[in-house]
Amino acid sequence: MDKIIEVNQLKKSYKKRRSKEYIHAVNDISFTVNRGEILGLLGPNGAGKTTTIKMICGLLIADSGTITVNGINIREKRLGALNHISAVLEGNRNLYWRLTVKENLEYFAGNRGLSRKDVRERIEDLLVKFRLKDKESELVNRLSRGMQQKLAIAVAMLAESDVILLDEPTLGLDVETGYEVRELLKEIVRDYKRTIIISSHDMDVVQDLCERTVIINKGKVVTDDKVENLLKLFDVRAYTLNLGGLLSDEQQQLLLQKFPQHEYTPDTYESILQINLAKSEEIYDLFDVLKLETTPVESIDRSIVNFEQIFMKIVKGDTADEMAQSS
Ligand SMILES: Nc1ncnc2c1ncn2[C@@H]1O[C@H](COP(=O)(O)OP(=O)(O)OP(=O)(O)O)[C@@H](O)[C@H]1O
Repeated sequence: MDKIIEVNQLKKSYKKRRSKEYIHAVNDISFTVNRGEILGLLGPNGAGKTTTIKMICGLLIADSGTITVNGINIREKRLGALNHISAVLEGNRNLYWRLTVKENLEYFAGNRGLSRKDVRERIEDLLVKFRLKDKESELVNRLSRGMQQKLAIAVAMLAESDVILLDEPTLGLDVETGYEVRELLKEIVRDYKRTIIISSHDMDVVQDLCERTVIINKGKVVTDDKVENLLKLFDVRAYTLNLGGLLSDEQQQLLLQKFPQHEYTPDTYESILQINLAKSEEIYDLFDVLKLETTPVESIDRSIVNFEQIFMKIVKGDTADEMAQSS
């Protein structure tokens, strides 16, 4: 597989204010990104995501370790490496607020040394794609936060760099705009086939867009796997059954033997059974137990574990087994 980015044993510490101590924001992080891949960089607040992204796009210099972009070492050939990267950093919309939408696109295109003809076509294309055409003459400081974010991503797309870094692209957006930005990113991925690294707290972004995630916590990588594999690893089926009666002692004994991880809550005439099944076929074993006394099942709810729960568990260091017990 063609690796476009290689991050190797990266470290970065910040000195604490008025103290001799250091914060090890990034503490020996290594990962690679394949060409054309969408990688999610996840982690709780303060995990070291922004610091990592800033080092990859050359805004911060690592204390040690190496980053190569297209085989070029950032430390040795800074401009050569950074030419392949565009970044949209969280909070910094890299836009000129007193210029219009179109003027911003023209300005940044000129900055990248694009020819006038290329620029015109590309800008038109981006204005349409990002649904900003009817706002092209609007000053940036009059745009909503969501529009500004879309424009910032459009500006990053202008240069046609191989790699796009997006730090928290949906942070602070309302649900609707967050959804729109996510859909746009999906289109970009489909139509432009770029390599994208997204840092995000938004699990919908990750589940919708990313093929693989590197989860970091306290400056270290805790997992590096395909989203699909992580979902499979934690594929636990948690069911809640409302029963129209109470379970007999024999039924309770059998449940304990077959499903040690269950919770039975009897009430006067009815009861609730919460149970985790490792495989959906096990539901038949459960029905066999219930049939012993023809216990009526009034409802069954299945809660499917989502990526957010998986993320929390991984960050806390839990395993799939522990998750089965607690969900
Ligand atoms: N300029 C700085 N000076 C001192 N400490 C810093 C600086 N920037 C970040 N840190 C600290 O480094 C650690 C990692 O921060 P970083 O911003 O990389 O994390 P993050 O994963 O992006 O978190 P968030 O999601 O909150 O932005 C945190 O403890 C943070 O407080």
